[in-house]
Formats: sequence, C-alpha cells, structure tokens
Amino acid sequence: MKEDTELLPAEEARARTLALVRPLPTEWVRWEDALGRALAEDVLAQRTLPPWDNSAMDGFAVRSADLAAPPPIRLRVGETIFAGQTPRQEVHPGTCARIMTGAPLPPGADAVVMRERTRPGPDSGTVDILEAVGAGHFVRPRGEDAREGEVLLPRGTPLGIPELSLLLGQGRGLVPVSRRPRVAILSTGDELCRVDDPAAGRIVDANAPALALAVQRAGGVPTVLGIARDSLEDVYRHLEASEGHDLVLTSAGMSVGEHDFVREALEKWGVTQDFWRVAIKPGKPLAVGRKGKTVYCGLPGNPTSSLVTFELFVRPALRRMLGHVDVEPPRVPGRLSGELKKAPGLAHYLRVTAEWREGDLWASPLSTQTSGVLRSAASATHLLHFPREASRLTTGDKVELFPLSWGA
Ligand SMILES: Nc1nc2c(c(=O)[nH]1)N[C@H]1C(S)=C(S)[C@@H](COP(=O)(O)OP(=O)(O)OC[C@H]3O[C@@H](n4cnc5c(N)ncnc54)[C@H](O)[C@@H]3O)O[C@H]1N2
Ligand code: MOO
Repeated sequence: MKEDTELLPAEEARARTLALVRPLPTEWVRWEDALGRALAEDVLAQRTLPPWDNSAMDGFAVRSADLAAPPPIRLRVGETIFAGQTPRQEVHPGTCARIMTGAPLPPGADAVVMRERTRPGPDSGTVDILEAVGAGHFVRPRGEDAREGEVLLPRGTPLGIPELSLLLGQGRGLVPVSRRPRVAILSTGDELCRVDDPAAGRIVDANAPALALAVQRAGGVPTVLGIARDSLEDVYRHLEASEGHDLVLTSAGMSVGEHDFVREALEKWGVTQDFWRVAIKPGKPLAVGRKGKTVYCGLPGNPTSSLVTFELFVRPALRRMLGHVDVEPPRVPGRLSGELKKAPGLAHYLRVTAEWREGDLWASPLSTQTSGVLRSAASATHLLHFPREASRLTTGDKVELFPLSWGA
C-alpha cells in the first residue's frame, strides 16, 4: 500500500468508506428477523385499513342530524354491534345502535357518542344523549391507515416495531430486506491469546469478540478468524479465510511500529488502499480499502480506538449495506460541562457521560481519555466532538454529541 502521510478529516474518511459500499442483494425474511433492517423495495398496501368506517369508542352510533336540538336527546336503541360483527339494521331517524370500539358503523349512522356522554332513558330500549356531536365524531374512517395499492412504506424505510406491525396488519409476514453483511474479524498481535486459552504474560484478545458484538448489534453476521501473529506471512495466511465476506475488519498492526504488518499483508492479498490515517483521536491509524466487492477496514489495536472507529466508520458502512438511507452516525446538540484544551490538527472524540439538566444535554468528559483505557468507554454515554481546528472549549459551549450504540 502506498504511504500516505496526509491525514483525512473524519467526514471525508466516512464519505470515502461509504462510497465503497452498496446495499446488498434483497432477501425475503420473516418479520422476526426484520427488526432494525431497512426495506429493500417499496411495499404497496394490499388491503385497505381499516376496511370499513368503524367506531373509535364504546357508545352509540347515531345520526348527527338527530342531535341538532339542545341535549338531552332521547333515542331508541336498536341492535348492539361488537367488533367483528356485521351490522344488520339501518339506523333510522330517532334511533341509534349500541356499538363497541372497532365495530363497523351501521348504515344510516354517521357519528358515535361515547358511553360516558349518555345515560339510560326512562323506558327500556332508550338512551339519553347528553352532547351534540357532528358527523364523523369518533368514527375511524375506512382507509385511514392504508388504501389498497398505495405505497405504504417506501424502500429504505428502517423497520422498527410500528413499521413491522403495519406490515403485519397488511397480512405480510415476509419482508424484503437487504441480506445481512457477512463480516470477518481478524485480530493480530504476538502478545495476544484467546480468552478461553489464557496464558501468563499475554494480553487477552478482547477486540475481536467486542467487534463481533458490535457487528451483530449493527445487523451484520460476524465470523472471528482468530489471531494472526505479527508476521507478513501469518497475517496473509489468515486473510485467505476472509474470502467471500462483504467486510473484513482487522485489529491492530496499523501504526508505524516494526511489527505493524497488516497494511503490507492487505496489499499483498490484493487490497487497494483507499486511505490510511484519519485526523482523529482516538483512531488515527485507520486504513480502508477494497478487493473486488469486499471492503477491508484496518482498525487500530487500542481497544477504545477500535470501538470508536467502528462507531464512526464501520457502522455507517454496515448500515448502507443493510439498505439504510440515513447512515451517518446520529448526533445531538449538547453543552460542555468542564474545560477542554488540545492542539489543533486532530478532531478528538471524547468519552463523556451526558445528562439532561435545565433544558440541555450536559456532557462531562470522563477523566481518562487515552486510547489504551477501556474503563472510560465502559461508562460513556456519548462521544463529544472537539473539532479538528479548535483548541479550547469551555463550560457551556455548544458541542456535538454522538450517542453511543455500544452500551447496554
Ligand atoms: N510512532 C508512532 N506510534 C504510534 C502512533 C503513531 O502515529 N506513531 N500511533 C499511535 C496510535 S494513535 C495508535 S491507535 C496505536 C495503534 O497501533 P496499532 O494499530 O499498530 O496497534 P498495536 O500497536 O498492535 O496495539 C496497540 C495496543 O492495543 C493492544 N491490542 C492490540 N490488539 C488487541 C486485542 N485484540 N485485544 C486487546 N488489546 C489489543 C496492544 O496490546 C497494544 O497495547 O499506535 C500508536 N503508536
Ligand atoms: O488514535 Mo490512537 O487511536 O490515539 O490511540
């Protein structure tokens, strides 16, 4: 890979990463597997919902014209209509029907008076209506939720619970979505051992499992390829198992140390590097490239750096593969609680805890911000963006906060 000493601004690095990925091919999945994914096609309504005008309340279906006189107005009560029944009688002038929520409005009626606004009449079979209501009152009109043939939800719609409920209401248990990205994860480092095979003097590989969880939470299917030793040959040998994946994440070996072989191994494996090194802290030595349809992200080894770069670059790429339209990391306005200083040049993404106070989200940076420390990532709720060229922020300054997707 070509040495490139230019540091890319984070926004540009994200745009270039996103330019390498496309939504993956469509598959039809059952609703249980669709939550959090995005619609791969426009979905048309195949039924009109509600299928008929129906009552929004338990009460009486009336002719609004009967209620022109000052209340109380006495009406004769005909049939009782429950949800799921078909009315058998027309409501004639001077009469009404007892009706339950969801039951179809009987012919002749054009409004519903809720039960609490009535009282039984003196004669059985009569009711006194205590309020005058206009046509349409407490009537849920036919087609209010959906009309057959119209676009119910457009392609790219994120499938949350109401969207899936809407599709289920249409009788659709199968949903078109982009297939889940297959993501290979490779840790590198002579110092590493596996968590189920710990060795004295070694560092347990926490990055690959953490990234696997992050991939899973983002909607991808992770495969951990193991731990490669710090040699060109061993990293290359492990990369052979990355064939057939949509995305490959490597961890560590990205810097300029004498054991940092990952970029060289990626180049030998045939990956064309798009960029290396981003003007951010943590996460500066990130590299992104492509081989065929597979995108390779070389993440820095420090555990916090690997999670932050996942959040800022990898997760948006996974979201695009999953067919989401809105893929930028979400951000919210906040205010800084505290003082911050740095040299211009790198944008810092600080681990903060944020709480709502007096109408603002106040962010307090956690005391340790070094990339090697995971403790502060563990208690952080947001990342605070301290812009590249800024050198000082003080209490009350407006800041951009990135809510973290990695927490519980
Ligand atoms: N001369 C320079 N040195 C460094 C620079 C630089 O610009 N010039 N950049 C620093 C930055 S920033 C970072 S970030 C790190 C990234 O280094 P690498 O990606 O090469 O990662 P390593 O050096 O191999 O490891 C860093 C650190 O993380 C631990 N680690 C690695 N893998 C795992 C894992 N799977 N699970 C848990 N912990 C892991 C590793 O033991 C090291 O402590 O480079 C700086 N240096
Ligand atoms: O950018 Mo590195 O990720 O500070 O430690």
